Amino acid sequence: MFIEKIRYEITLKASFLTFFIVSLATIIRPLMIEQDVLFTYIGVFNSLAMGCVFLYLKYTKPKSWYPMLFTCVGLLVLTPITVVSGGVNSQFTYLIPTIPIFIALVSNAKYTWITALIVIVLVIGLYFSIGISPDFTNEIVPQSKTASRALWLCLSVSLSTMLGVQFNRVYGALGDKISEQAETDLLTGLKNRRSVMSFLQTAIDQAKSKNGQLSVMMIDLDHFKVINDTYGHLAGDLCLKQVAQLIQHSVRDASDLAGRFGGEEFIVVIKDIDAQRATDIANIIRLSIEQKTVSLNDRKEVKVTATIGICSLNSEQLTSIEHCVDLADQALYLGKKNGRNRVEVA
Ligand SMILES: Nc1nc2c(ncn2[C@@H]2O[C@H](COP(=O)(O)OP(=O)(O)OP(=O)(O)O)[C@@H](O)[C@H]2O)c(=O)[nH]1
Repeated sequence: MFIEKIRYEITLKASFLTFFIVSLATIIRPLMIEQDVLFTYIGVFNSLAMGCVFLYLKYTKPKSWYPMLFTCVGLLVLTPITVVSGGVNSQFTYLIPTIPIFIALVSNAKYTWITALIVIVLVIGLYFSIGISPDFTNEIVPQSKTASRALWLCLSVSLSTMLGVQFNRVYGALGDKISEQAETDLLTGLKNRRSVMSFLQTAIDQAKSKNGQLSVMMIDLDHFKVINDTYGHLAGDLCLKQVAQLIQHSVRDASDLAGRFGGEEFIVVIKDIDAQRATDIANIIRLSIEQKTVSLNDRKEVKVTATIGICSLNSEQLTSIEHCVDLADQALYLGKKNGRNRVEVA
């Protein structure tokens, strides 16, 4: 998600810069050198094409195929002007090796290799089309020099592709790490509140569309302040970590989610179960916490208990995440009021 946003921003900026540079070159180049009017027509066409790409990307925000769209238009913009200005001998070929590296920046390794292949086929095509295609620069270049330029062009494209793919690998891994850290609670390693809320929203949408059920548990440690005050905050942290592990082990990895809601409060979202089954699972969690002995570094041992509030709703009762959390919270409050170390259902 995060990395997609960065890729979108890069593509948007690149399309605007290309539009700006191509337009500028179309205006300034005829003032510097005498050239066929066809170059100006192609320049105007290219500017319009890049302007349209920029507006399209800006206003529709397409998701995954925009790098390919950009490549196609990039090639569409470069190819005609390269063909009519001497093929592989054209000065526009200097831009060709930048295409795979750009695709590596905004996309993945697969798209980069595909793009590199297209670009190399294009370079070979440009080499063999010399003599057939129109050359409005009227420069005469010996055959051996043309072949050497085509070879160096293919090598530069390969180099830029390999560097791009390598960069993409490192950049992708970094992006994954940042995304994971942004979703994880640092102390317990469980999902953080923001991540659980987004999971809950998706689970509500799924339950509504499939006519399913959903249970939310709020788990709050009892008299946790006393543990902190008696044994210190580090001991409190150790308790939180160990309780988090117990909670994590009690949920199904693939479909459910346990997270830290904040402080000494945890939240569990369980799909497709009714109130009775949710109560059974909550009691298993509550008993495992009660039976756990947390060993502190100085050989002291701490016992801790938890109160759990549950809300179990069907597709018609599911309205919003706030409503689910609020109901589970009310049940939790009731549990605290009724003596703690117990499970209550809203
Ligand atoms: N060690 C540690 N303590 C925390 C953390 N977050 C919150 N707390 C402590 O959790 C305690 C919560 O206290 P209270 O809200 O009064 O609740 P309680 O003492 O558990 O009492 P009840 O919930 O009513 O059973 C406070 O002492 C907080 O400082 C944390 O990350 N680490």
